[in-house]
Amino acid sequence: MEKVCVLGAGSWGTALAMVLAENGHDTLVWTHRANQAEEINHLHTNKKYLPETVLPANLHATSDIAMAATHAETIVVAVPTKAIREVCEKLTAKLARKVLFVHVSKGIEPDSLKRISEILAESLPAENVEEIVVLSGPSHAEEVVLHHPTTVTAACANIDAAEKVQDLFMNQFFRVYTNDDVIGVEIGGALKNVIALAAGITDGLNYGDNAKAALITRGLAEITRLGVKMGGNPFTFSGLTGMGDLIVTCTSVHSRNWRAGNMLGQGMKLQEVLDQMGMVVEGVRTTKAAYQLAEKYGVAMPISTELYSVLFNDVEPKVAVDALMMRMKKREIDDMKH
Ligand SMILES: NC(=O)C1=CN([C@@H]2O[C@H](COP(=O)(O)OP(=O)(O)OC[C@H]3O[C@@H](n4cnc5c(N)ncnc54)[C@H](OP(=O)(O)O)[C@@H]3O)[C@@H](O)[C@H]2O)C=CC1
Ligand SMILES: O=C(CO)COP(=O)(O)O
Repeated sequence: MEKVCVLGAGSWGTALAMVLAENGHDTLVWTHRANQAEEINHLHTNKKYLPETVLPANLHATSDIAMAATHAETIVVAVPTKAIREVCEKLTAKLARKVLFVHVSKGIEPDSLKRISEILAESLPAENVEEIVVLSGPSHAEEVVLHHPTTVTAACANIDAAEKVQDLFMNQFFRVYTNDDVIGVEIGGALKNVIALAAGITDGLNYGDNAKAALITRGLAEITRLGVKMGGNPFTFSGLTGMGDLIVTCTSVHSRNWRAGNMLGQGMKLQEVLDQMGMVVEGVRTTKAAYQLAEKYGVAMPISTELYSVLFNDVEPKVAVDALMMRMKKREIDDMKH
């Protein structure tokens, strides 16, 4: 039994805390809202994010960052990408030991173009960081809490650290693989949200399954092109954190990115959609980062580029799809290389 703290009591932080608690670990989830900690501790629920779920009695919550920082040898960072720097700042003042950090967030920071492990490495005191492991894969929180079979990957260049995280989370419902390709895993997990927004848009336009398959396939091609250029292992992108997560996010009503895209495709404006979602839609900020990365690395990313025009330049979704369909003709496989 280990002591683990999960930062963030949203859908994913709560679901993973449940996995850890059910695995017998001494699990504390930190939330920045005291009333949410009270609900979890007294009612064993988190109605805002997982309304149907009864949480394990041995899952405890706190809104005290000092308690969160000192509770455990392992800290799981489960807040949206946008919040990571702020949460690290609060944490840093209270850290008192070396900690194994696991991040489960999926995004890339616009402008800095940093991956989450890079943000953590520069935001946390080196003397308090044993390792940073990424946990990612096709894993909707709503299905994890129902014990539906789920597979994810723990990634770290230090495979011993990845295996430690594998052992913390693995059980008969939650199967964890390891991978030493942090870049590939983080790029895949972040960029699949961009393609999922696009897939929601084509569904919102009632363009059907052929269009969805085209987006998933060509989306994986552009994610792989960029990911390999950034140093990822090409095989990672055909794995759980690439193709696997792309499929589960583009084809599921559980996906906030797909749902947001679906509303955009039906004609709603972005701000209206985000106001209505009530949960993070990581793909919006990541689309901006993807657009900037395509420019920086000189990599063709047509789906991300057209989605950027829809989200930030008021281009109509139908016009963006037409632009994708009418691009210069290409040889399929050669196009995968650059
Ligand atoms: N949901 C899922 O199925 C999965 C999600 N992920 C990833 O996990 C990450 C977290 O997403 P998820 O839990 O789904 O998001 P949710 O929107 O469900 O929850 C986000 C949580 O973060 C909290 N939060 C937001 N801003 C801050 C802040 N500045 N300081 C402290 N807490 C903050 C929210 O608090 P508040 O309620 O007050 O807003 C909320 O508790 C994302 O990167 C996502 O891509 C990965 C795999 C699966
Ligand atoms: O990452 C996820 C599933 O693997 C959750 O996707 P959404 O953020 O689109 O809900």
